[in-house]
Amino acid sequence: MASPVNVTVTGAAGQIGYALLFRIASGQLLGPDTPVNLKLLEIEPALKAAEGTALELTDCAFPLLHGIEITADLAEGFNGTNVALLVGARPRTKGMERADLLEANGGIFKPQGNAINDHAADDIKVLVVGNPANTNALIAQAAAPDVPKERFTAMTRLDQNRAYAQLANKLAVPVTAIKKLAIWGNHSPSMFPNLFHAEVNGQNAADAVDDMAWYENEYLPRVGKRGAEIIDARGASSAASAANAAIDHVYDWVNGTNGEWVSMAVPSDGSYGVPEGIISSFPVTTANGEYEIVQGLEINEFSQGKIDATVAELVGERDAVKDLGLV
Ligand SMILES: NC(=O)C1=CN([C@@H]2O[C@H](COP(=O)(O)OP(=O)(O)OC[C@H]3O[C@@H](n4cnc5c(N)ncnc54)[C@H](O)[C@@H]3O)[C@@H](O)[C@H]2O)C=CC1
Ligand SMILES: O=C([O-])CC(=O)C(=O)O
Repeated sequence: MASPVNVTVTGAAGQIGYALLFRIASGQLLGPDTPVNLKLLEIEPALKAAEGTALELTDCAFPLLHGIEITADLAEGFNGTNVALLVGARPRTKGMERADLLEANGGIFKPQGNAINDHAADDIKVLVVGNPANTNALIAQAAAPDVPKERFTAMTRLDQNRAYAQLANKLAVPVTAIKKLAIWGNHSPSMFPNLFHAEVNGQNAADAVDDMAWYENEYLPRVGKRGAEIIDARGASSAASAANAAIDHVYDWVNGTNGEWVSMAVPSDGSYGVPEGIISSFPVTTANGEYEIVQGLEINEFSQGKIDATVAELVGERDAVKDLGLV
């Protein structure tokens, strides 16, 4: 059996953490042959709750779980880390301006980026889940100059999974009938789920839907605002589905997609006119632990407008954190 992989989860005592840790320990993050050491990174006041979760993890007697560490110390939390799931973040509270939110998250993701830079393993892969995820990833990346930039990614897989489910429901097909349905841009209501390259049982998805009014006025807002719909219904934000998407993201990054497309927010290389360096969602394929942005797609006028809008939002966030000296 392979040697254990060190997986750090920040915000481990939160609700996504609770939905995520057991699945990682059972082998769903990296595969059934890869043992894991879990490193739970929390703030001091939440350490006791994280310890409680660790007791339960122990009680599952997972064969792949080789060790659990719990800490509030960044150097310890990222020491030798191969995969970091940055989940803990500062939520927006009432009366908080966007700049305040970005600054508060800068206070979390900058020191975490520094610690990843100084202590993580050479093959570190980072997934940022905590919102605003794309820009938090940019902050952490900027604070880790020795780590290759492409190792910092943010999560739009939940958006992709939502997009698959809503399209499958509309067309009364199983989700497995759908392929190449990717999210472009920011993890925010401005995101763009692109039906023009997607396929349903081999047919173009936009043609299969054949209803631009539904696409624009129902589908896009439904997928884009699904997070708010869940908060309204549950009284709490998506947790199990977010954890599920984090598992999907990392599993596919590590194990390869065999040519299938998945959505990842990754540093732009300038593809499709998305400014270089912005952490934006694209369709990607993965192989040998690396991803590649799908190239050569024709972007129609409708899609270009949507992509331009969500990318403009990301550029605005990047400029705001630049003004704060965070990137
Ligand atoms: N990208 C995506 O698709 C999604 C992102 N999210 C985001 O994920 C984040 C976490 O969500 P929940 O687990 O529901 O929140 P939660 O509030 O239940 O848990 C957050 C945890 O992070 C911890 N934390 C705060 N600052 C920390 C720090 N500096 N270091 C380590 N831990 C820290 C808190 O103590 C808390 O235990 C939120 O920002 C949420 O908006 C949620 C759903 C989907
Ligand atoms: O808004 C939130 O905190 C939750 C979120 O990102 C989502 O469910 O997509």
